[in-house]
Formats: sequence, structure tokens, C-alpha cells
Amino acid sequence: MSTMGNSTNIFWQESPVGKLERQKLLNQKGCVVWITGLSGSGKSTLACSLSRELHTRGKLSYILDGDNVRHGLNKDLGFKAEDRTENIRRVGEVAKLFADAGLICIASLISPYRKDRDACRAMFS
Ligand SMILES: Nc1ncnc2c1ncn2[C@@H]1O[C@H](COP(=O)(O)OS(=O)(=O)O)[C@@H](OP(=O)(O)O)[C@H]1O
Ligand SMILES: Nc1ncnc2c1ncn2[C@@H]1O[C@H](COP(=O)(O)OP(=O)(O)O)[C@@H](O)[C@H]1O
Repeated sequence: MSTMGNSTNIFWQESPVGKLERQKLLNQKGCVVWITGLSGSGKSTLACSLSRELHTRGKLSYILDGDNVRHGLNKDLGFKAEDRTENIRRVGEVAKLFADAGLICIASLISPYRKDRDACRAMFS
């Protein structure tokens, strides 16, 4: 049992199908490719080219683009430093789930702050 927020009864629920089994089914290993850069620097273009090329090679990928994610999951966030931090944290958590599912997750966000990039990278170690 662990304490999460105000709850003291949150248990980790194991999946009946393991990560290795998913990898075998998809014939690929899940991972995250995180593309950073200033607005207009070519992140989305690169993400789209990579996703198309992977698809051509029979590999399942999915793009988490900053512009798109801010239409839904992160529509409550703006561009203050703390909002950008939360944006990166949430996308990092979603990317981790995609990678665990076996997909090649391509995250394309400005990610301007080193501390946020480092915190995100630490989620995967
Ligand atoms: N300051 C400010 N004001 C208004 N709009 C802005 C601002 N900063 C970014 N943008 C736009 O938001 C798009 C997504 O940004 P990100 O989520 O990648 O930014 S961040 O990683 O949270 O810093 C981003 O997309 P890209 O241009 O593709 O980078 C911009 O269209
Ligand atoms: N390698 C490149 N050379 C020249 N122009 C590019 C290149 N990559 C992207 N662009 C152009 O730059 C603009 C911004 O690209 P975009 O991928 O939307 O950037 P971002 O996602 O970082 O905001 C688009 O008009 C795109 O066609």
C-alpha cells in the first residue's frame, strides 16, 4: 500500500499481460523520442517525418505534439514557467505509458527548462 495525495488505500494493479508479451506481439520495443526546440524550429515536421518513416518500416508510433496536447489533456495550462513544468510532467507520464504499452512515442514540445527535461528523463530511469 502507498500514500498518494490524500488517499492511503491506493494499490498498484498488475496487468495480466506483461510488457515483454506486448513487445513480442508488436515485434518492437516501446521507447520515447523527445524532440525539443524553439517554436518554429521544426519539431513537428521532424516528428511527422519520423513517424511516417517508422510506419513505412512496420513500426507503431504515436506523436504527442505540444500544440495538440494543449487542445485536450493540457487545455488548462498556459505558458507561465509552472504551467510549462506541468505540461512537460504530464506529457512525460503519458509518454511513459505509451512506451510501456510498446509504442514508439514521439514527444514534440518546446521543453525550455533543463530542470523539467531532467525531471522527465528521471521518470524513465
Ligand atoms: N508564450 C506563448 N504564447 C502563446 N503561444 C505559445 C507560447 N509559447 C508556445 N506557444 C504555442 O504553444 C505551442 C505548444 O507549446 P509547448 O507545449 O511545446 O511549450 S512548452 O514545452 O510547454 O514550453 C507552441 O507550438 P510550436 O510553435 O509547435 O512549438 C506554440 O504554438
Ligand atoms: N528542415 C527544415 N528546413 C526548412 N524549413 C523547415 C524545416 N523543418 C521545418 N521547416 C518549416 O518551418 C516551419 C515550422 O516548422 P514546425 O515543424 O511547425 O516547427 P515547430 O513544431 O518547432 O513549431 C514550417 O513552415 C516548416 O515547414
